[in-house]
Order: sequence, then C-alpha cells, then structure tokens
Amino acid sequence: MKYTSKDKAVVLLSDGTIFHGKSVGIKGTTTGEICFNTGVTGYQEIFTDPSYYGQIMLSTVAHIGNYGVHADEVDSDGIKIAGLVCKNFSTDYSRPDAEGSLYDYFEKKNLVAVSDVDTRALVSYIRDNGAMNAVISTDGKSIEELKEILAAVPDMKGLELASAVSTKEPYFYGDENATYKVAALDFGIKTNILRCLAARDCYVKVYPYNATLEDLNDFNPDGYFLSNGPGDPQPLTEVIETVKEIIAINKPVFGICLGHQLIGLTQGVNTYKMFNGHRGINHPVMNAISGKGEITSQNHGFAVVREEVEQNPNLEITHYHLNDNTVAGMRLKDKQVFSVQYHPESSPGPNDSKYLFDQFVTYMKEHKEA
Ligand SMILES: NC(=O)CC[C@H](N)C(=O)O
Repeated sequence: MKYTSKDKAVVLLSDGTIFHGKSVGIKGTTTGEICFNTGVTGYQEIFTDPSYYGQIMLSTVAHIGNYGVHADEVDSDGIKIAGLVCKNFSTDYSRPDAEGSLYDYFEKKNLVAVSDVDTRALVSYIRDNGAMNAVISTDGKSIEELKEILAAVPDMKGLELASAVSTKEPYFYGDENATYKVAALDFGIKTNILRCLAARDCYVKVYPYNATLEDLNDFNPDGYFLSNGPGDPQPLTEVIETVKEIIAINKPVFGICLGHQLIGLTQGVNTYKMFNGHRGINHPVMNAISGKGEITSQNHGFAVVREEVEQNPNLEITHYHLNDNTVAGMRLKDKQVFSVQYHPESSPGPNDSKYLFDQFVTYMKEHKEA
C-alpha cells in the first residue's frame, strides 16, 4: 500500500505552460479541464462528485489523503474526477474511523495524480488566465507527445457530459412509505441530495437524464427534481424540452446547479462559460428575499446570464453571489419552480442553505393539500 514513487510528473496547460511535480504512484496520462477547489476539507466528497466528471482537480489544500477515506463520504459510486494535482499527498492517514487510504482508493480507479506541485502558483496562474484544458502525466511521456494528446481534448464549452454519469436504469431512494414522491432527473446527481430528500419524508425515483415526461409521470410524483451534473447545459436540447413540459404541469420543481441552468434555458435565458468557475465551500450568497447571507458550497463553471434573467418577466432573482453578483438562485414568478446555482446539500460544506429542501417539501405539501 505504501507508495514510494517519486517519479517525475508533469502538468501541461493548453497554453503551453508547464508545471512540474511528482507522481503519486499510479502511472498514466489523463486530460480534462483543470479547475481548482478551495475547500479545506471534504476531498472524498469532491472527488466522487459527478459534476467534476471530465475535469482535473487542482486542490488548494496543502494536504490530501491525511484522513483516509470512508464509505459514508461519497457522493456517487466512486471517483469521478479525471485526475488530481496537489501539494502534499499522504498515504498515511490518521482518523479512527477511516476505512482505508486515499491511495488505495485511487489505485482501484487507476487515477493519475500528481503531487509536489507549486499549487499556489498554478492556482494563481489559472485565476489570471482563466479555465483551460490540461494534461497531466506520470508515465514519462515527452512534452511533444503530451501536446499532441492535449490538442485532441474537446473544449468544455459545448461539451455534453451528463449522459456519461447519469443512471442507465431508474432506481429508488428512501422509504417507499414516505409522504412525498419526487421524480428526479439524473444528470449526475450527488448522493447527498438524495439523503437530504429522504431525510425530509421523500421517496425518490431517480430517472436517466433522457427520461420523458411520460416516464416520470408513471411514478405520479408530487414534485420534480433536476439534478446537478457535469458539462455544458446547452447541448442538452431534448432535456430542455422535457423540462419545459415538466414546468407546464404546475407541480413543484426544484433545480440544483445544472438543473438551475436548464430551467434558465427553458425560459430563453442563455448560459455562458465563466472565466473561472466557483468551486469551494465558503462562497457568500445573498438571499434577496430574506435579506440574509448564506455561506455556500459551490461547483460550477457555467452560469445563467444575469441581465437576461432580470429582463425576463417570468423570472425573479432570489439569490446572488456576493463576490461577483452572478445569479445564485431564481424562481418562476407564477409557479412553485425554483433553483439555485450552488449546492444546498453541501457535502462538503456549510449547512446554511438546507432550508431550500424544506421549501421544496413545503411546496409539495401545499400542492398536495390544494
Ligand atoms: N455542479 C453542477 O451541476 C455543475 C453544472 C455545470 N456543469 C457547470 O459547470 O456549471
């Protein structure tokens, strides 16, 4: 189990910039958009979040691996990131509860990881120059070979990735005798969203991303949930049509992250690729309805165009990001349809926004009793 590899490893960015590091031990080469997460805890939740599918994670935490892994701390059935870049990687872990080392977890998935990188310099570089594709390699490939590999990697803008992580078959989550039935469209749903719904008396049927309204209505749900997920929302054109049909039913609809972006697209609001996304667990958001601030968990690289939401007579901005004023939440004025760009289920992150799940359940209760 102990890793001894200190083989040379390299991080090559699409603009030609090179950072050097050491291999964590697994030999290989992997590609994807490089993104950084500033959360100081919760690496296992981050690495298993399906919204990171196709992305190389650059961690700003100085120590990765030091508390091992635990089966309760997953947000899907396994690692979803395409690769890892970090400062210190530890195979030794100290937590009485830990079930194994992060290294063993990586090995099962053959995840290429590079340590001993000057991550502060690399994060600053990406902050200044914007999100971009990268290749990381621990198997001794030459820079020329890596440049060739990198040139073939598609741009995140325009890339449809939800289908790669969505369930292939519907499945159930929670207690079948629960009061509320929720039909969830799975674009890469985080397990903690399901836990949050089940904890609030909901029985969830999770459907493949391309399920039709007819499929969803088989379950006769009290509300619909549109999940988070990787990639650009715009190529999901058929899904956007289904979401339009869902909204037209007049039952409660709750969308998180990719789900929020899809709701925007149904209303004629465009999405755009951000210069750098928001990824971390201390993003400040203002609730424009209550006037209260929330510290939130975030992971997104696309956003809805604020001016278009403001000009849309059907929409109201309910939350905005206090760092850059981007839309963090919105609702349809005449319906029980609402969404947030951030992650109220956290995992990892603060619990300030869990009330949004209560709001969804309240809407379903009102609808049921109406
Ligand atoms: N967490 C998410 O659902 C992310 C949504 C989308 N893939 C984005 O990067 O903006």
